[in-house]
Amino acid sequence: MQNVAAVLFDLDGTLVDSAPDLTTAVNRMLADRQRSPMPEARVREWIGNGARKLVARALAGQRHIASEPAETEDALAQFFVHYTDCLVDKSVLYPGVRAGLERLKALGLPLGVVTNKPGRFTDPLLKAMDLAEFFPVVVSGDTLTVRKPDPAPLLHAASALNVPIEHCVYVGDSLADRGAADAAGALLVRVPYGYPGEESAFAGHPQRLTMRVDELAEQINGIFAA
Ligand SMILES: O=C(O)COP(=O)(O)O
Ligand SMILES: [Mg+2]
Repeated sequence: MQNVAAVLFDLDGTLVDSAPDLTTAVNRMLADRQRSPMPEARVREWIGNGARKLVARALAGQRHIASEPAETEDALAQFFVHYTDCLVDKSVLYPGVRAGLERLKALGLPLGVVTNKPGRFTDPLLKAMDLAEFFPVVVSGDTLTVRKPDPAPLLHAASALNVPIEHCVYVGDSLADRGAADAAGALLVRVPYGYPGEESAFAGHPQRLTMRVDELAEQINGIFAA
């Protein structure tokens, strides 16, 4: 039986419920552009593929877009200004996150974050949530030239931690996480909350489901055997 060598985490929708602040920033950007605000429930469906995709989807008013609206670049600059202002107004850790990370750390497991969020937000958010100390490796949406579901960010994190990717557990909430874990060869553990993007995102996938990060910490030693 193989042992877990490291645990990698998605950020938005897995460790931090950031949707309320992302919604505020999206709606301030839309207001700048004389457009109507979007309800948080809609914005939740658009999170998971990075800030640029979020902004493009908000401009289009839908998740599936064939091509990016022409104004995306300008709107993204406005979104960056607003999200910087409201980054940690309402964002909170999901229940069990801190206790779970503490337990995993106590087991001696190296931990990392692999997120599609741009680095200019990832680092201050982790600091503000008092999580930075847990993660010697953080790969953001703009650390490399590609993002999840491309496997490269997960492979990069595993290599930075000096562990084989097949011995890594990746904990995530979305379709992009599923794609990245499968393509990289990491074991996907899914949380049932967060922003899956589409309800069918995990249909038919043999992922492990953990209700909370502190439960995962209890199960981690047997996870490859389960
Ligand atoms: O920026 C996003 O779209 C979401 O980031 P995540 O990869 O941490 O879920
Ligand atoms: Mg996520």
